Amino acid sequence: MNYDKDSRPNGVDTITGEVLAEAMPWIKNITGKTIVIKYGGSAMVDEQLRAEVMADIVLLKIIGVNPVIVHGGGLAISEAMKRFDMPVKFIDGQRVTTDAAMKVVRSVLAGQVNQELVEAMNEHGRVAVGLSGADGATIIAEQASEQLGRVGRVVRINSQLLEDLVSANYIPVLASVGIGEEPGSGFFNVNADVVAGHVAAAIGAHKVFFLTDVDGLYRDFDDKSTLISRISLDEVREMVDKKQVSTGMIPKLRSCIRALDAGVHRAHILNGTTPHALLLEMLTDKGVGTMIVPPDGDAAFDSTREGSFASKLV
Ligand SMILES: Nc1ncnc2c1ncn2[C@@H]1O[C@H](COP(=O)(O)OP(=O)(O)O)[C@@H](O)[C@H]1O
Ligand SMILES: CC(=O)N[C@@H](CCC(=O)OP(=O)(O)O)C(=O)O
Repeated sequence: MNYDKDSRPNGVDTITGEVLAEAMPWIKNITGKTIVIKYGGSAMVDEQLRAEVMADIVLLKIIGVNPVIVHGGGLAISEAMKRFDMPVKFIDGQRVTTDAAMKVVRSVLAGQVNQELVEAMNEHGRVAVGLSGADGATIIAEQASEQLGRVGRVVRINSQLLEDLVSANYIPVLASVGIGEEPGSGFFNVNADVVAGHVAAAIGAHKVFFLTDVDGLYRDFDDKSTLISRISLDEVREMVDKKQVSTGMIPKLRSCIRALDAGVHRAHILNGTTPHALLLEMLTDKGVGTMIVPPDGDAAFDSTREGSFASKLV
């Protein structure tokens, strides 16, 4: 065929080809590894976008990555509580959760959001299995404070069920509902960022990704030119200690610190409302979000965000 390089068929451009080619060393690096993806309620803006994120996760599974999903659904919980005329109140980013509100949290997170994510993934094959922290006693929690009611702090993650599902080639989808250690101690509402950090640490994940509604971590949230592409763990600790971040970014960064301290190689914060952000963050040299790097991060990754590292992997 007489093929003109500058007018490719079907409008597919050279850039698409370059991006696909650039993905090769990253795919090579991540295949066979387990990663944790935390999908926040604020990123679940509409059904179409959510379906695209789930499709991207299935794509990762197809290329040999083992994703474990931890999800929130804070906005959906607030909407449901309002429908039941329940007061919606947060203290330091944690929802005040009465016994009655806990029933709503369970039905929204484990019943509604969880099953919608599972359904969206299973359109592409029977890969996803939904569970809450009560299943297999995966998330053991205890009351965080009297004031917050049924809000739980993580005592321990029993990771066996998650690991068994990964071994059997499923994608576990975990709702952030915890269960008390003692029989009959009931359910706890646990912040999903906190669960993701604990799960990544417990299963020895290679990387952890937080999909939220901002492009990443800003040095100064009011100045959108200060988006950070790459940052050291020590700097992140300093930002948290000096209270340079607020609201939902605090539990996210604390969870990144917990995961990296436990040996996870990288933590990433990215915009789950940007189409295919997860693929771009994972499989391109520059990425699109914020990557947090531990001090003794392995050298094979160290040219990321400064150019291609293909040559280091072949
Ligand atoms: N320095 C910062 N950089 C980025 N986001 C920040 C920063 N400080 C505070 N935030 C807030 O953190 C929010 C993300 O957390 P949250 O609303 O809990 O999302 P999710 O539902 O994804 O967990 C952002 O929408 C933003 O308002
Ligand atoms: C204790 C606490 O606040 N729990 C959260 C759990 C859901 C969550 O974390 O959802 P996002 O990831 O969307 O924020 C809540 O009730 O909203």
